[in-house]
Amino acid sequence: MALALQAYTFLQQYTEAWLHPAPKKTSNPLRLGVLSSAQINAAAVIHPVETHEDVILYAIASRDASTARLQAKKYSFQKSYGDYQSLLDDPLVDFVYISTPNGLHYEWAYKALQAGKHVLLEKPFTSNAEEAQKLVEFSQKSGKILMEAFHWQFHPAAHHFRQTLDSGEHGKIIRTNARMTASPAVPAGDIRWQYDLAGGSLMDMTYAMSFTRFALKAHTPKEVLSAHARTADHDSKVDAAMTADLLFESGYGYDVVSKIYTDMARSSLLSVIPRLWELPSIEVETEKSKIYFYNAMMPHIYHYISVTDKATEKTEYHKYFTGGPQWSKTGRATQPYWSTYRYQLEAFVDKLRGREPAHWVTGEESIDEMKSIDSVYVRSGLPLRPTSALAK
Ligand SMILES: NC(=O)C1=CN([C@@H]2O[C@H](COP(=O)(O)OP(=O)(O)OC[C@H]3O[C@@H](n4cnc5c(N)ncnc54)[C@H](OP(=O)(O)O)[C@@H]3O)[C@@H](O)[C@H]2O)C=CC1
Ligand SMILES: O=C1OC[C@@H](O)[C@H](O)[C@H]1O
Repeated sequence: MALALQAYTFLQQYTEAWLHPAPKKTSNPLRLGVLSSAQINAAAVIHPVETHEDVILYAIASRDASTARLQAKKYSFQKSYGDYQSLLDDPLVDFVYISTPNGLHYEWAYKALQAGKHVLLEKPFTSNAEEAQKLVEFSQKSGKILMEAFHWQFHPAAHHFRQTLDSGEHGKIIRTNARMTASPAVPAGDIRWQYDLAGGSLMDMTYAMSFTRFALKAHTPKEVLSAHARTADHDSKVDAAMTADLLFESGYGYDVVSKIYTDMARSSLLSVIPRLWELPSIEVETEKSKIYFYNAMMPHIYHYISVTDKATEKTEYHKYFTGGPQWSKTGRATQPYWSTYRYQLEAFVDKLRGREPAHWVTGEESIDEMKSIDSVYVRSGLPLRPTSALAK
């Protein structure tokens, strides 16, 4: 389903960009360089840039020059490069978006920072916490901006979800339950199935961990109470699925037990019906309520935040597409057709331009996320994803 959502978001972005014509660009817009011809590029940055007045699609690089040329033609990039380093060596590139397989995030983010570029780096940030720590340290030394592209956190619905939990109206949080599954399964041969490229369900579906840590304002688990991997048939180091129970010290000052479930090959219902309704979501049970954020990953396509009163069993449903507690502080006009990725780009550009962004994923956040993932792998008995030679 996650793959279907991705296809849908591409379509949604394409349609919205068409319905909402591109604004006139500023006199000196930021020049974006894209590393790789990944399928996510169009939704994650290309269409968002089309509706942002202060960024242009400047260059795209692929390991294959003809692929890069075709992509440049298709999306109207000014330049194409047949290898990643040549794009990084172009002095006109202001910032890069990196969408290589996970296992290459460290290498190319490091090289981009070294070349003096700001970096928007796909999730999961790196292959493991050791790489995350080193990359953040290097970005600080370089003086360049580096951020993990945890797009969902930039959407107004995420901010309302946080506000609901922060309000105190629902009492203390008792437990959380977050999940992300793919049914039909992620296709065989996909980068997500490859250990050497830092694949695995927990890595790819790191959203489940992110939803949980965001809801709890938590750093890393105090303890991984249990973790069970269902390993891939072709490689026992790859988790097709992961189930874990984690004990977190929440940012609210008390401990909470959280369940996480990720699955790249979720069984069909009655072995026939793909579970298309299982969108990435989190439920938070508090003393008084059950709060459910359905499709927290891509709320721009469809979502709701339901609040069920445990005493009366009455449920209220909420949906949010614009503004919200964080964007309203910027005084910025937000648009109902903006995707999570478009919101993310808005914040990233604000940061590059020296303005206070509505939201930010800090380096410490990304390190904590990778530490949390590592701790689940360790408890499950699976090895950590391999560290890049450049990080050793
Ligand atoms: N934020 C989001 O919503 C999403 C984020 N992602 C993240 O984006 C990244 C890319 O995912 P996805 O778009 O599915 O990836 P794809 O498999 O579509 O693309 C990955 C690209 O990486 C490049 N690449 C470089 N080295 C290799 C290699 N050894 N093997 C394969 N590809 C290589 C290729 O580009 P080329 O040949 O042109 O060099 C390839 O097109 C991942 O980190 C993933 O977690 C993915 C989907 C959604
Ligand atoms: O980040 C992602 O979001 C969408 C999913 O389809 C995908 O597996 C994942 O990489």
